[in-house]
Amino acid sequence: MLKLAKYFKWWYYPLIILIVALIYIQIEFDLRLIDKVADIIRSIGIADTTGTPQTDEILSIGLSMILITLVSISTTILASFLASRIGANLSKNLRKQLYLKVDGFSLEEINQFSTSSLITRTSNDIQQVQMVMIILLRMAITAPMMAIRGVLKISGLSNELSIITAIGVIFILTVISVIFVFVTPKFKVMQEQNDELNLVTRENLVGLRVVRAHNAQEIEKDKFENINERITRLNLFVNRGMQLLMPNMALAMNGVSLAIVWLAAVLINQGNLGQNGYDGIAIQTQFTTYSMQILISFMMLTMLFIMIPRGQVSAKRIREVLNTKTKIKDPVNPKTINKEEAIHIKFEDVCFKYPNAEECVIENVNFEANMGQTVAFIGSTGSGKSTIINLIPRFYDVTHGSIKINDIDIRDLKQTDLIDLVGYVPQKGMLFQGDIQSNLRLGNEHATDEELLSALEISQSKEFVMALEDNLNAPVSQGGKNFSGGQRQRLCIARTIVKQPKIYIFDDSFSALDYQTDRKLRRELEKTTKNAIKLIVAQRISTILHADQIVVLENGKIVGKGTHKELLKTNHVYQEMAYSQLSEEELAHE
Ligand SMILES: Nc1ncnc2c1ncn2[C@@H]1O[C@H](COP(=O)(O)OP(=O)(O)OP(=O)(O)O)[C@@H](O)[C@H]1O
Repeated sequence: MLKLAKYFKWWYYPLIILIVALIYIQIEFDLRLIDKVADIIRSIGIADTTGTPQTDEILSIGLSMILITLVSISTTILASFLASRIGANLSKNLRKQLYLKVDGFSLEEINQFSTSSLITRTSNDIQQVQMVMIILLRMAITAPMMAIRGVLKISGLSNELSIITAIGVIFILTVISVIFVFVTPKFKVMQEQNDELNLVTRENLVGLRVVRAHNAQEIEKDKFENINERITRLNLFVNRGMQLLMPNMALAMNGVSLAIVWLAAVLINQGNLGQNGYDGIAIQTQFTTYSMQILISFMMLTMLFIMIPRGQVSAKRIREVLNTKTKIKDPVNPKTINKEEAIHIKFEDVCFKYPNAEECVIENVNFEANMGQTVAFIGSTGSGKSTIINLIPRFYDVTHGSIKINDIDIRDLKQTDLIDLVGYVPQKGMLFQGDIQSNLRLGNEHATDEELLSALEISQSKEFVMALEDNLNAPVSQGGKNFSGGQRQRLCIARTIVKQPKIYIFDDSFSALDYQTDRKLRRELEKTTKNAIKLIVAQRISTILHADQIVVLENGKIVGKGTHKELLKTNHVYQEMAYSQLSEEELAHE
């Protein structure tokens, strides 16, 4: 927990000092209240022994007690308010830091933690830290102060009664230590199970249609029930353990009260407590209340030892993310590419191994492309097509070899400069909640409406967008779920065209389009991308027939390179794919 202090803002510290002062005032006033009760008993004693009514004295004590209570309540409220403010601000700050950190993660770091765990860490773990922080600010200051002041107050009053209080403290410490030993290790498991629950729920919700289509509700239900059952059992265990605290606490407090009253009565009878009977009762009243305060403060202290590990588990999980070094970094002395220069990209002997994988999934990949050219990648599933193009925007860094743009290694460019050059259209059309124009302007916020309409035209989306009631302002729901797969793909292509990148990357982005739209779209695209390079991953040969260069992949290796005509003559892997997809007539025609 303390290691999170580096995320504290400067103004927490004066507020913490203020909280300490307020708590000190509160404790002093609370103790004074106890003394006032004793004073009232003594006044009654004077009235009884002298026969002089002490009404005025008792009323004035009562009035001062009301004032003391008001001060105590105000300081308690103010201290709680300040502690909550610090706790809430710390959690806001941590959430922001986590968001920014995760935003800069490469796919490697995201996979290392998993999306569901990152969500739990940003929500539930931060909530735990906030809760523990508030408890810390209140209890960690109150408990020792109250215990010390309580012990100082009772010391010297009566040794016999002090022994009873000490027995009560030892009893509470023992009970809490037992709970501590059994319950605390479960907190880490609880957070891990929260991750798992998040994962199962997310997977089920995201894949709802697939689950229904396969009648797999029972399988998903079993998975959910399994984790739900485990979480419930663990929660029951932890809560039952914690619940043991209250009855034992009541036992200790009532037992100590009873023992003090009994022993005080014996001592008063023997004339060994106070100067007279009333003074003895006053001391007994003070003693009982001080003892309760001491017991409560020890309970608070030991409770802290249970709560802190809970916060520590969450704090550690948060720090793990915050301390993760992003593997993909900006260079110390970045180079720049002149945007006016003709673009050129070159893969030199590129090999790539996924993190934790044994072998490279792509090996010795060499190719280059010049401005205006289209390079297509084709191969069976899992042959490494997407992996190759994912290396260009540096979703991952190459394991060996290099990727150069205009003879500059992309690792020598600032990531923002590199991303400015690249327009990436993913396989799965991904839109964001908002409206069409906000989605299209994602990569170029200053694009004019004319530019948006032109991009819609090229991507063959204009017709269906114009048919919508609000055209460019038509709403887009989360993930673009209110559009068909093909419409989403076309809008994603339009978004990339609006960006006007120098390198277009299409990762199987034409797969949901019908042949005719696919053909029209590529023809229009060709006209407007003369200054750019297009890299296209495709499953359909018809999509890449006219590429300047087709790279044929098999098991991560290049097994053929050339134009459609060249490959059709010389490359048997390509021939097999071509003949399985197109008729002899279509092939002859092309
Ligand atoms: N994140 C990952 N971690 C580990 N291995 C991966 C990861 N992503 C892909 N792979 C592996 O890398 C290989 C190449 O995958 P890739 O997605 O590049 O193939 P692809 O040719 O694009 O396939 P498809 O046409 O099916 O999309 C596959 O064997 C796959 O199992």
